[in-house]
Amino acid sequence: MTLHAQEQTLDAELVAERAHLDTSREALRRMRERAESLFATGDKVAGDAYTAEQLGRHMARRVKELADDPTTPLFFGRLDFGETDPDHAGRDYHVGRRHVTDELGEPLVLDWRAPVSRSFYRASARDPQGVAVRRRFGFSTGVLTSFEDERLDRGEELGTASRILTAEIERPRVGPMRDIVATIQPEQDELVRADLADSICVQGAPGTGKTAVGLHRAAYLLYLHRERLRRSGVLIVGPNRAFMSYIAAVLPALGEVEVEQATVEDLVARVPVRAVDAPAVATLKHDVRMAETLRRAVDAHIGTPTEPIMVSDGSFRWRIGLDPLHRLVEETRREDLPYATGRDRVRARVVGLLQRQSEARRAESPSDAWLRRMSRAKPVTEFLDAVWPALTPEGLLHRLRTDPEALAAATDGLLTAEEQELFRSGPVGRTPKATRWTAADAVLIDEAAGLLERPAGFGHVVVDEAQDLSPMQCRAIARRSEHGSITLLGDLAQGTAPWAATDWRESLAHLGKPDASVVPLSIGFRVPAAVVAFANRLLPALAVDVPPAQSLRRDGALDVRTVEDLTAAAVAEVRAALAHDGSVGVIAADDMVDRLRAALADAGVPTATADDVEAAERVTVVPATLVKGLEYDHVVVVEPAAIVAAEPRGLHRLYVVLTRAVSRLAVLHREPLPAPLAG
Ligand SMILES: Nc1ncnc2c1ncn2[C@@H]1O[C@H](COP(=O)(O)OP(=O)(O)OP(=O)(O)O)[C@@H](O)[C@H]1O
Repeated sequence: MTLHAQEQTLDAELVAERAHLDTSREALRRMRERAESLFATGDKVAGDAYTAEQLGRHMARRVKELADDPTTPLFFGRLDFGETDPDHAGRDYHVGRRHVTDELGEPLVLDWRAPVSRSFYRASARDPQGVAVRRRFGFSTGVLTSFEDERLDRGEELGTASRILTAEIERPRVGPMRDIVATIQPEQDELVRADLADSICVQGAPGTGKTAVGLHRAAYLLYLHRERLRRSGVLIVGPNRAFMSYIAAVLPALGEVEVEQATVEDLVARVPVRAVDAPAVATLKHDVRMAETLRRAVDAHIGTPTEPIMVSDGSFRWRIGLDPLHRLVEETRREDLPYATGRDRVRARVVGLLQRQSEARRAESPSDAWLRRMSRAKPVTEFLDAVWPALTPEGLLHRLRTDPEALAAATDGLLTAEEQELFRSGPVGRTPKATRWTAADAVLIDEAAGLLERPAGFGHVVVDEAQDLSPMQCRAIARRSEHGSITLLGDLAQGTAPWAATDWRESLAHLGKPDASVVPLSIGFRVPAAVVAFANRLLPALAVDVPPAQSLRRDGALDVRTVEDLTAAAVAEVRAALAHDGSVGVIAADDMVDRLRAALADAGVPTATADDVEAAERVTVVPATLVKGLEYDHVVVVEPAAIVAAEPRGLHRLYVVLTRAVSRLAVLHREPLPAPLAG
C-alpha cells in the first residue's frame, strides 16, 4: 500500500470510529430517556409506598448512572478477536466506561469491568488471550482524534511506550482526581480485579496509583457483586477532608454513586471533638493496650447475683433462686456477646424462668402484655442493674478517666502507674456530657461502643493512606469490615503520625485480616524521574523497608535553589509557573501558609485552599500537613528545613511534600537543606 493509500485507510477508520461514537452516544441518550420516563411513572405503577420509594430510588440511580459527560470519551479502546478464538471469533468490542446497547440489545460499548474487557488490560504479545488487535483511542475534550493499534497476533506490543498512555500520564493536572479506566496497567489491573473475598494490602511508592487502584477496585466489585454490595455497602476511608474532596468525583464518573466516603474521624464521630491531647497522651490512647483496658472495664460491670428475685404477679408471687441466677449470668457471659446484647439476653432469660413458673401454675401461655410487664418489673430491672448494668461508651471512658481504682483494675499488668497517670491527665468534666473529648477519646469511645453493640459492617472497605492509622483506628475499621474484605493502601515511607506503621503485618493484624497479601506497586505515574531521584535521597533516613519508586516519566523539571527572601521568591516562582498549563501548589510548613497567601494576594495572585478542588484559582497554598495524597502540576516547596522541624516525623513529611509534583518541582530555601537532601 502506498503511504497515501495508508493514510486514506486510516482516515476512513477514524471516520468509522467517530460514527460509532455518535451511534453509541445516541443509544446512551435513548437508554437514559427510557430510564427517566420509567422514573417518572414509577410511583404510579408501584403498588405501595415502600415499593414506590424503592423503585424511585433505583430509577433515580439508574438515571444518574446513565449520565453522559460530553468531555469524557464513552469508549477508549477496542478489542478485535482473532478468527480462531473459541468464544469471540472474529468479533470486535469497544471498551468504555459503561455498557451501551442498541435497541436490539446488541452491545455498542462494553463496560470496562465486563469479563471480556479484561483482555484490554491484560493481553500481551506473549499472552494475546485471543486478541488480534488492541486499539487505544486518543481524545481531546470528548472528540475522537486518533487511535493506536497493537497487533498482538503479530507479536507487536507497545506497553508503556504507548503514545496515548504517555500523553495521559503527562497531561497537566487541574482540579479533582480523574479515573484511569483507559490506561489501567497490568499490575494495577490485577489488584483492581482481585476477588471480593480477598483482602489485600498495597505498598506503593508515591504516585504509583494506589488511590486509583482502590477506587477502581471499589467500582469493579460493585459491578460484579452489585446486589450484595448494595445491601452491605462499600466504604472508602481517607486521611482528611481535602483528600476526600479531591477523590470524591472518581466513583460517580464511573457510574458508582452510592459509595460512602469518610475520614477515620468521621467514622468514630460519636462525640464532638472539642479538646486536644498532649502528644504523649494521644500516643498512649492510640496504643492497642487500650482495647484490652476497655474490654476489662466493660467486663468489670458484670456482677454476681446476691439475692433471689421475687416478683408479685396479681395473686401470685414468683421466685427465682440464687443458683439459677448464677447459672444464667455465667452462661450469658460465656456466650461472649456484645455487652448490651448480653444484658437483653439476661433479661429475656429471667423472664423465661418466670414464664415457666407461671405456665406451671396457670396451665396456659402468658400473653405478650404479660411478658412485657414482667420484663419491666422493678425487681427484674433492679437485678439487671446490679449484675449487668446498662452502660454508655462515654460513661465508661469517663469512669476510667475519673476513678483511679477502676483504671488500675482495668490496666493491671498493662499500664504502668505513670502511664495510668498520663491517661488520667488533662481536664475532664464532672459528667460525660460536660467533658470536652479529644480525637483520641473519640476513637476510644468508638471502641467501647463496639464492645457494647456491634456496628453494622460494610461488604468492602478501601482504606487509603493506611500507614498513618493507629492500632486503635485500625480496630475501628476492623469493626466495620468484620464480615467483609478490605483493600489497604499506603506507603510506609509516608508515615507521619506518631504511631505510623512500620510493618504492614501489624496493621493487618489490628484490622482483623492477618492473612491478607501485601503486594508492591513500583511504577510511578505522577512524579518525574529527576524529582523521584531527589526525594529518594531521603529514603535511607526514613527507617522503613520499602522498594524505592521508579518513574515512568522522563520529562519534568527540578529546580532547587537558595534564596534571600522566601516569600518574594515564592511569589516570583508562582508567577512564572502560571505561564504553563496546570495547577500550582505552594507547600510550606503550616505556620508559613498565611504569610504566603497574603503575599500572593498582594501580588494580585488569588489562591484557593486545598479542600476546594473545584476552585477557579489555579494556585493553591497548602500546609505541609494537609498535602498527603494530593498532586499539583507545578509544586513550589518553601523552606524544607521548617517543614522538617515542625514535627517529630518531619523527614517523612518532607518526603510526602517532595513527591506531589506532576511536571515541575521548585524547592526554595534560605536555611540549609535537611542533611539527607544536601548530598
Ligand atoms: N494507569 C494509569 N494511567 C494513567 N494515570 C495513572 C495511572 N495510574 C496512576 N495514574 C495517575 O498517577 C497519579 C498518582 O496516582 P495516585 O494518586 O493513585 O497514586 P498514589 O500511589 O495513591 O500516590 P500517593 O502515595 O502520593 O498517595 C494520579 O494522577 C493518577 O491519575
